[in-house]
Amino acid sequence: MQLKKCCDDNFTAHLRRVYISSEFTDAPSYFVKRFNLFLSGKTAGESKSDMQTENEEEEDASVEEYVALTNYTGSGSDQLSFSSGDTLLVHSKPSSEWWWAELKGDIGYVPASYLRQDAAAAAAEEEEEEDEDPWQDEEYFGSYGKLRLHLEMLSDKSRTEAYRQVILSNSASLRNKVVIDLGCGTGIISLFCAQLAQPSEVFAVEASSMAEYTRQLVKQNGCEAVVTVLQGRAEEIELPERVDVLVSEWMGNCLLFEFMVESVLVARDRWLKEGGVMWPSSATLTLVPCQANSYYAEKMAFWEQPYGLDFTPLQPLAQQEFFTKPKFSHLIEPDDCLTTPCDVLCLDMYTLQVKDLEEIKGQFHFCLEKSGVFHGFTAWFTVHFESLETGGATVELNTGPNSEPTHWKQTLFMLDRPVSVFAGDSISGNILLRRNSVWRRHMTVTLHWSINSSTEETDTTQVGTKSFPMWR
Ligand SMILES: C[S@@+](CC[C@H](N)C(=O)[O-])C[C@H]1O[C@@H](n2cnc3c(N)ncnc32)[C@H](O)[C@@H]1O
Repeated sequence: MQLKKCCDDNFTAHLRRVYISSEFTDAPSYFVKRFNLFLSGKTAGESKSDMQTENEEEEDASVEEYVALTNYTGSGSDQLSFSSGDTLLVHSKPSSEWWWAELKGDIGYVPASYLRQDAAAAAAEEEEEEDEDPWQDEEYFGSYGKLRLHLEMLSDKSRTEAYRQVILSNSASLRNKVVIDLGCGTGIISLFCAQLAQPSEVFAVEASSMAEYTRQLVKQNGCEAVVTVLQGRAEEIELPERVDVLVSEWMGNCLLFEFMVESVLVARDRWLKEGGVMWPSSATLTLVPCQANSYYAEKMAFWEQPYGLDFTPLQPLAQQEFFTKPKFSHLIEPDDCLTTPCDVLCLDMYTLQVKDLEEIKGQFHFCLEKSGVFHGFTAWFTVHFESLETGGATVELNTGPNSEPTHWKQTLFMLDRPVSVFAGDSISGNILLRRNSVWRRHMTVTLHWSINSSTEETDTTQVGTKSFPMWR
């Protein structure tokens, strides 16, 4: 339970990229003991006699059987390799992605996403999870009921000014239109509409308790004749009429995290008039292979010689602790991009369906423009707001390294091991965003890549794959 709570804390902490704590800080002593075992280099068999503690029975009871969904080749001596169909004994789950497991007497880390519980155990777990809200609305709307996230968003000038610009540059077309501002927060977009254009009505919908203050802000700014604040989940509220424009700021880390976009799509299908306008109108996710020298030095190379001592046995642990999940709030220097970025996903907000969100795939092919160290991939998003004015320009909110930094910054996906690459090499592959089937605001990003060397006489190809949970 402690671990679960810890994950939940991480979830809300990562909303809008605010990082708070490590997953391990709250680990129960059982897991800590298992970590010590790992560090001592003992196998499960050897450890058995050492572990004749008063807790032994309790520990044995917590060992769970899992079946491998697919083959896995462990990297390094601390990871187990296994084949599809193997039954593994999972001793502990120190993080949501890496578990400590046993197979035929060998023990090591295994990636959790490659395993499934046998049917009986899964049913028991499902029953346990049934009571929990897969949307985590209490934590989610709880965070938006406080000022911290709103302060962060409103302080983000690039973001907020982009919405202001959309309203201002379309003010003539917005005249006498009905607008829904979905997830209005403090009401900033609704207030822009009321003050910069002349819509007939703005429905400002907000599920969190912030809505009570938003009503005051609307009044305080003299906009109550136009803006009506409705407190409730967008999926459930009733409006007196359909709307001409649906505007929303729904984007999360790596575009989709939080999956607020689902609420937008549901509201679109319920309330947008035929031919109505969606703002944003489209969204793209962009990827680039990159260097991350200082992050690598800080988290991994550090262990090579701290205070003149060899701490390299800690590097596998560092890899699991720091590189398993993506690094939110990374600010990539344009110079660290190994080549020109590539758009890997493009969502059309008019045609996108809720069911499409379960699995979204994209492809990439990069030809490296410079030599360097390939540490990972950096991702960011851009959204576009179509113009309603004849000949009007599309407004763009770009969260990439060549634009003003936003509060989302960028998301870094570190490889387990850096690879030296050369100008002319190519990196191609695909990206898969798989939504968590239980925890609906979370997803796993899987990257497959192959590096083709241009410098070898015989063509060499290195392939890799890595899954990054965000956050479960
Ligand atoms: C990213 S914030 C944007 C707030 C505001 N529009 C702004 O730009 O500052 C998203 C807001 O949408 C609200 N929200 C998320 N999902 C919602 C839903 N299904 N129904 C109503 N409000 C929702 C959140 O509580 C949060 O205040």
